[in-house]
Amino acid sequence: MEQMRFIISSGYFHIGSCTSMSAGLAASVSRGALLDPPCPAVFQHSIRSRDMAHSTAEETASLMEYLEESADPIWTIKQSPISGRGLFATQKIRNGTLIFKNKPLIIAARADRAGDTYCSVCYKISDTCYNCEKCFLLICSEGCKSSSEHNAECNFIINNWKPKSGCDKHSDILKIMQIYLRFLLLPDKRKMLLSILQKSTSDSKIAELELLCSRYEIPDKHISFIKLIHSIIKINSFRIASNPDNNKIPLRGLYPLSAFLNHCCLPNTRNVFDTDYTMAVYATKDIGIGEEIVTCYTGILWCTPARRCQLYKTKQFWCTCARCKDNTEMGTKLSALKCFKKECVGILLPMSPLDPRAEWSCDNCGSKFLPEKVNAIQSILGSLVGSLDLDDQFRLEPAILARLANFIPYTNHIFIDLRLRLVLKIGFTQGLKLTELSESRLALKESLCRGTLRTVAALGVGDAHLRGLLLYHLHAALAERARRSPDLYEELKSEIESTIEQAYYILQGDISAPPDLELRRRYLGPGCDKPQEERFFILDA
Ligand SMILES: C[S@@+](CC[C@H](N)C(=O)[O-])C[C@H]1O[C@@H](n2cnc3c(N)ncnc32)[C@H](O)[C@@H]1O
Repeated sequence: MEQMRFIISSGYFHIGSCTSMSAGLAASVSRGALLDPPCPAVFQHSIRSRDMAHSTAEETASLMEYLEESADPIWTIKQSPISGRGLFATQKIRNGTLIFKNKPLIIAARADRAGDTYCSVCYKISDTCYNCEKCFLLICSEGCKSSSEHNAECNFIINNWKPKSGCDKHSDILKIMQIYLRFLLLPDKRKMLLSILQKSTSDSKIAELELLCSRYEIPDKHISFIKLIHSIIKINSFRIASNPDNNKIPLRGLYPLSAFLNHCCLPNTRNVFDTDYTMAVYATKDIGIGEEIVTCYTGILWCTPARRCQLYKTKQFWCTCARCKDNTEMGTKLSALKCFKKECVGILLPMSPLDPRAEWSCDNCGSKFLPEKVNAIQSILGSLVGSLDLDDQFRLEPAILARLANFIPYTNHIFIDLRLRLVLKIGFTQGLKLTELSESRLALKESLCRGTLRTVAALGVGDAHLRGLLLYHLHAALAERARRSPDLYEELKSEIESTIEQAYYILQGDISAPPDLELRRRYLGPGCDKPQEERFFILDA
């Protein structure tokens, strides 16, 4: 499900406002969740939960037919103690096992990117895209224009949606509505699948529909169908991983089986997206027979107030999982602030993390502070860090970091975010490639990877996607060190091999996996019998 953090300006969590994620936190997102309108001020569960038993046999059969599942799936859908229906293991599932795959029913640009200039067929971002002269959707080439996908959408628009006089046909509205257009074009057999999915009962206005209706004559039956789709994608669509190198607009998709995955802040699965946008769900730890199979709709490294508020805003529920209940977040102290009392060396943690109105108290002097004050400080600091330009990361004045450290301990998610952003940048930015790094920068990359891996391990989220990414970066730093100093090779060899092997095992097959993952594993992973110099040719290349 698409998502964003509930954050003030570019910063962090505050109930009531949202912005896009920083690169670091984005990397920690378990690809899911929705970009949605601000939450109402009331705390209430407003989602209708449906039991699978309420689905007709025909609907259930259409899901099984869609999945092309083998006779004996290792999951079943049933009533969940978490909420509504969920997916459950029908047998013991070992870490790393593929639990299921499903193709998207529909894909389209993420709501927050639908206004960008990209081809409505191949999703390539390009300023040279032009409007189809018949329907005015954007396309990048004659090939895309003559594709069957474009023809179907173009014909639908010109035959059904008549522009009102004075309508600006070049506006973004058709791009924004493309996701609905695609649902409208689904064959009836596929539309049937929609009836088994949970719908949001929130009846907030659909701004894009109002805009569409102000520009085009839209038949009533399309308006009601669009409203239904809106209530479904809000709850059920997933953020699809993207490859930053392929210059395509980030996408979201509706996956009929993944839509039954409930959320837990300590998930036992990771999502892997293939180049054809098939979503595969793998176990990230052993799952017992009868245990619920869960995913995380937010970033794994977000702190509890941020995750809970985001879930409330986008999915209309307050999470009450074990991590949310534990004010130390499994000992990671991701939410902790330094005590506001001068000279006190304690840290502030929420007294009752499930209650956003509860006070925070110091573990040293016992002072109590209102959550508003804590949130305001986290927001300001988050904004500050979010606005730092990491292209120039080594000029991150120590003064800024020192000032930050006056308010937040190094365990705080703001520091973790910064670490993650640096890990992803150092060695992988133009002018700062691995081979160009100074010894100290290489050492910094290695220590940032190790520190963040420790946080991920403490959370107990197993072989999450983020762990794979961090292992890949740790491997890259270690391998670069060994390339520079061949004498160190024997000492580093086993870790160089094990990190790339584990990273490969976690990231393989994912559209966002680093392009040299496979090559590194072949030459620098275990079992390569080539001499040392040859193994490192891959790094010289
Ligand atoms: C993608 S659906 C998950 C399947 C859903 N339970 C069903 O019966 O179809 C997402 C919705 O499930 C519910 N949900 C998922 N995880 C939850 C959790 N941890 N606590 C409360 N509700 C949850 C929320 O209503 C959420 O909007």
